[in-house]
Amino acid sequence: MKKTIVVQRNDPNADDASNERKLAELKELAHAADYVVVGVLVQSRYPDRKYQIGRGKVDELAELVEALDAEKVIFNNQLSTTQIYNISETCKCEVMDRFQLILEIFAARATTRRAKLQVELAKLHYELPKARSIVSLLKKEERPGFMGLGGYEDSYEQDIKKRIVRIRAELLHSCKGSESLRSFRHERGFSLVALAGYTNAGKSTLFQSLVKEGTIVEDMLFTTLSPTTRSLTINKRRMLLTDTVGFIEDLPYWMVDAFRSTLDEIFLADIILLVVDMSDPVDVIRQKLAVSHDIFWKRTEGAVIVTALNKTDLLPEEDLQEKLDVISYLAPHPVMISAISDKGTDELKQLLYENLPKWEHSRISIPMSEEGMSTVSWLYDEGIVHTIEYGDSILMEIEARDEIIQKVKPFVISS
Ligand SMILES: Nc1nc2c(ncn2[C@@H]2O[C@H](COP(=O)(O)OP(=O)(O)OP(=O)(O)O)[C@@H](O)[C@H]2O)c(=O)[nH]1
Ligand SMILES: [Mg+2]
Repeated sequence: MKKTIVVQRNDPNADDASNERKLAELKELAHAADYVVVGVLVQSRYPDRKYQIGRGKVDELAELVEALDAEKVIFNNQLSTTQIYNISETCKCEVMDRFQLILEIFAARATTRRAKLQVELAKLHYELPKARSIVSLLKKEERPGFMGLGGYEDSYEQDIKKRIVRIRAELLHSCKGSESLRSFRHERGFSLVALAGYTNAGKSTLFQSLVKEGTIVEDMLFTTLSPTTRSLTINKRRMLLTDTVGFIEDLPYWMVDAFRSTLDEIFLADIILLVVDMSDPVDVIRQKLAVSHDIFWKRTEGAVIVTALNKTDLLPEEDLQEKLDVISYLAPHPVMISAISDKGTDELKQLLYENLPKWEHSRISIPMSEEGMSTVSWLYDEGIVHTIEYGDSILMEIEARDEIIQKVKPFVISS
C-alpha cells in the first residue's frame, strides 16, 4: 500500500458541504486503488486561474510529502502535463489527477478481454491531448521515464492514434467473452451473484465475510477466470459471488465505456447484491440508489436485486428505520447488515437463497450399473441429492436445474 497525500482546490461557487463531499469521494477512490491517505491539503482561496494550486501551496505540499514520507500526490482537479511535471519536480514524488486514479482502479478491476480493451482505450484518450506537450517537455529536460514513457519520439501522438484505431477495431469484433463465462458457470450448476454499489459502500468487506468458509478447491478453478470471484454454498445451493468496481460519479464521456465494461459481471448475474452505505445522509443514499437502478435498467435480464443496507453499526435503530422508510421504494428485498461485524449475514444468506433461480424437485430411479453409478456422481455434482437408496435400482430424490432434470427424464418417477 502506497502512502499518498490528496489535494483539492475547493470550488469557490460550491458550498462547504459539497466541497467536503468531493474531498471525501477522492479519499474513497484512493482507498479503492489501495492507497493509504496519510495527508490532505486543501486550497480554499482561489489561486490564479492558470494554476490548480498556488505557488506557496506547492511548497507547503513538498514539505508535507517529505514529513509524511508520501510516495504519491493525488489531485482532485484535472492537471495539465506541465503542472504534473512541475509539481512532481518540486515535491520529488509521483503526481496524478483524479482521472488517472480512476483509470488505475478500472485497470485493476478489468477482468474480461473486452473490459481491458475499454480501459486501454480510455487511457489513450486521456493521453492523446497531452502527447505533444509530453514530448516537448521530455526534449527540453532530457528526462526519459516521465509519465511512464520510456524512450520517446515525435511519432508518439501518431502512435497513440494508431493504437486507438486498432483497439476500436478489435472491440468491434470481440464477442462478449463474459457470455461464455456465464454459460460455463451455469453448466456447472452455479448461480451468479454480483456485488454492486458505490465505492466505499462495503462491497469488498461483505464479500470477504460471505466467502470466508468458501471451498478452496473450486475457488482455484474460478480465480483463474476472474480474480474477484469466489464460490459460496447456501443450503447446498452453490453460487459464485463476484466483487465489482464501485460506481463513481462525474465520469467524463471517454471513461463511461471503460466503467461499464468493468461491470459486465453485474449485467450477467442471477442476483445483484446492491450494497448501500446507510451512514450516508438520506438524500445521498436516495440519489445513489436511483443512479444504481439506472445503471442496471435495460442491461440486466431478469436479475433479482437484493439490497444490503450496510454499516448499520454506525446508527441507532430509529435512524435506520427512518431512512429505510424514505428509500424503501428504491430498495428491493432489503436486509440490514453490518459487514464488519457479520450482523445480518444469516438473514442475507437466506434472502439470497430464496431468490436464486428456481430448481426442480424430482424422484428418479436409476438402473444399478456402472453407467448408472456415473450418473449418480454427476447428479451429486450438478444438483442437490436429498435422499438416496440403493436396491435393485437406485432411488433418488433430487433437486436441480431444469436442464439437468431433462437429461435424466427417462428415469423420472414423479416430480
Ligand atoms: N462501520 C462500518 N464500516 C464498514 C462496514 N463495512 C465496511 N466498512 C468500512 O468501509 C470502508 C469501505 O469498505 P470496502 O469494503 O472497501 O468498500 P467497497 O464497497 O469495496 O469500496 P470500493 O472497492 O472502493 O468500491 C472500509 O473502511 C470498511 O472497513 C460496516 O458494516 N460498518
Ligand atoms: Mg471493493
